[in-house]
Amino acid sequence: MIQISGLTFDYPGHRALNQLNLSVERGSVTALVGANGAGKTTLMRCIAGLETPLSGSIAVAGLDVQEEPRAVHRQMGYLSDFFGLYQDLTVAQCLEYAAASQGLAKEAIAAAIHDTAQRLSLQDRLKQKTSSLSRGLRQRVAIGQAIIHSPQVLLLDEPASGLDPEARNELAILFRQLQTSGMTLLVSSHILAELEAYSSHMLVLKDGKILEHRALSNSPHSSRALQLSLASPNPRLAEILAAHSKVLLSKTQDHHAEFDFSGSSDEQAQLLAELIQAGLAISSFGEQNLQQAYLRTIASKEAK
Ligand SMILES: Nc1ncnc2c1ncn2[C@@H]1O[C@H](COP(=O)(O)OP(=O)(O)OP(=O)(O)O)[C@@H](O)[C@H]1O
Repeated sequence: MIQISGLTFDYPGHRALNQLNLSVERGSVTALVGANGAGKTTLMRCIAGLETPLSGSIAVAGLDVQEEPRAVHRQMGYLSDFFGLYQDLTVAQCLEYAAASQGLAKEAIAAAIHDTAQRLSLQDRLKQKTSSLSRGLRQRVAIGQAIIHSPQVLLLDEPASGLDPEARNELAILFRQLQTSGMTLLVSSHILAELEAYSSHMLVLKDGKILEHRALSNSPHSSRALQLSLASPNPRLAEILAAHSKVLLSKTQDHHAEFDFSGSSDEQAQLLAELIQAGLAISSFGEQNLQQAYLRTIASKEAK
């Protein structure tokens, strides 16, 4: 859905993106992660056609972002990390304005406002001015503005920053619904536990380069990143695991191991049974969370 080739972007005196190549699958939800200054916002702004790269190309739904920005914008919603809402407009007026500026036909606008308000549970707020809304509700209005034209691709830069856990959870549910409806999402955040709730892929940026781009276990095609801890150390842990054909070890100590497992859930259960049978005193066994996977990537890989 998004194809990026050889993308390089410079701010005066600073290379923010360096020769990025990337392909984002249709219908995926990609968690865009990386330290402050890694280039996440710049990448989103380039995909949204808001910045002109030094070199390289970006295509969204088969359309070149530089050559056909307006056509791309019809397929895309973008929520910037610092968004503003018109304080004196009601929620309905904000959505109407967004619909009109996205070029929706006059007769389609009322239905678009109705559908979007329903999707975001804003039906009861339509007549309320945005200045009187809580931060969580304002965030939802901003997302509503970004999806009013039913885009195929949605870019969200730090959508959950400043939200309380309940509002974050509501956003996670919304993003899953948008994905189910066929939308492709690219979401940046520093809160990995939140991204984990709905992401199918993880894209790690470091110093303007891609450190890793891979499917997470939510994705049907992926291998799982598993970890295992022992109640008492066993020097044969690595050897026993490595003997299994679907295990790819990434880190082992006498009492702990992290590895990718390419088998099914049944095969994972079988692996656990075999390890117990081999005499390992297993105290925990399961999937690594996104934070652990991210930290592992940062620790183990040099930028490509
Ligand atoms: N307008 C600008 N002029 C010069 N340098 C900039 C400008 N905007 C960003 N940068 C630099 O480009 C790099 C990438 O910035 P970017 O905002 O894309 O990172 P980020 O990953 O989104 O960071 P954060 O997590 O803090 O939002 C940083 O080193 C930043 O200081």
